[in-house]
Amino acid sequence: MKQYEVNFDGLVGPTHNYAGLSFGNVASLNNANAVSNPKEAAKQGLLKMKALADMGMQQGILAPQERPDIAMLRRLGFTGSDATVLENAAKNAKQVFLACCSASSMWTANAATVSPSPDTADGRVHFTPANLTNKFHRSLEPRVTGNILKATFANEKYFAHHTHLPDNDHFGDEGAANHTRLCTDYGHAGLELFVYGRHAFDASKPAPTRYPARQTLEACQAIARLHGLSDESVVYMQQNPDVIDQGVFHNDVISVGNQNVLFYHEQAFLNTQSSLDEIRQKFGEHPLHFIEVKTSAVSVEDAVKTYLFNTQIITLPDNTMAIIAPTECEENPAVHQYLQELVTLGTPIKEVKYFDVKQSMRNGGGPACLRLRVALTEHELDAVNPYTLMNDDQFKRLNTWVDKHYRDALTENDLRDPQLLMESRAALDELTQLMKLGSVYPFQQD
Ligand SMILES: N=C(N)NCCC[C@H](NC(=O)CCC(=O)O)C(=O)O
Repeated sequence: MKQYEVNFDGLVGPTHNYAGLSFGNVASLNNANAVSNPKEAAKQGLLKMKALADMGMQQGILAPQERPDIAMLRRLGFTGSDATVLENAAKNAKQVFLACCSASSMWTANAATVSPSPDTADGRVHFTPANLTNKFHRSLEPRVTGNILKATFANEKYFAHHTHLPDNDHFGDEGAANHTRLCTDYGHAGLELFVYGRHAFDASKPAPTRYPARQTLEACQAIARLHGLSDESVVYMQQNPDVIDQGVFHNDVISVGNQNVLFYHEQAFLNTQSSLDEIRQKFGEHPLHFIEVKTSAVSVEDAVKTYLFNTQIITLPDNTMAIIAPTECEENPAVHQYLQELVTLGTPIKEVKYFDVKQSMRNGGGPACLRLRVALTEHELDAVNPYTLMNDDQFKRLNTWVDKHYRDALTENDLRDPQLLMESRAALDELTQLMKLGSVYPFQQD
């Protein structure tokens, strides 16, 4: 049976903006209050999706969420018409208001953790939406993420959907950004690597001191239990607290894996050698490539600036691997030189393709942040909602939809405009029809 890794990219929402909401994420803080361009952001994302589909990859699309989140503002005590809620929140609780406006659901690497069917006890693909508790603006996402995942993977025979972990910092979970799966082939049982930033119930263990560790060991362990993963198919690794303190807020900013390749910075992990030994032992006798990048070749600072490790490593139909990198990697001499050398090192990675995703990069989201990987067999792929898969027709439809509904400049002040709320709801309502999602948004359920 054929098997695929399908990248489900987040479609950028109509209110994409820069609000400096993510302490510990350097790009987010540096670009606070910059003018965003939602139309360009959505189109950059669609072009990346279409390019991967054109390479012969299976490519999926996950719908964005509704923002401003009026339901949350009401829950926080703002009353009156939607326009009054917006006006009062923007005037009297600006930071809360901005958090409720973030289009951060575009980074679907944080949407959920996914375990493919060969790894799980009941042979189904398991999904747990991330609770994203560490940042208020991201903690608004899991319920609607669950609705969108259920509408995309809507077949209980093949797909199991869990509720997100308890909304508490002890179980802080950032989804697939801290999870990588190694395997010989997508359809064979794999080894799931969970990378955590701290121990929630043991303060004596190492932890960062400057920036927050968003993911806990206990959250990783809960997900492995929920998904029915055996101890032999899981490795828990601690992220190096020093790199979190240098702006590596998710593990996918410092390491990425695909099939039998693990590509990581020398400083990525805390107990690197023992973790790699455990991986080697659990992976078995098959060839495995650990590609370690030394600090002398690329500093952590350059890795964070260029997102060298937030690249997607994909296996092309001819079975070679390519790296999908942001153009920032091409523009940085040390990183560009490293990537030129990498494809000559005799690893499965044979080419690098650069994409302009600058609208997303300015908020700290590279190519890999924009996608959720779902390994599927042929039958499972047939059970996916077909309107969530990228092809020429869907590409055209979605571009036309973006042209019709999106603005090309958005400032903080625009976010309080009731007209923007109406435009966004009209756009999303139409999108749920284009993608045959049903009523996934609170405004459609009232
Ligand atoms: N590494 C991965 N997988 N994802 C990147 C997520 C970026 C996101 N930025 C933001 O939420 C910034 C929003 C703002 O500042 O307006 C975050 O920090 O959670």
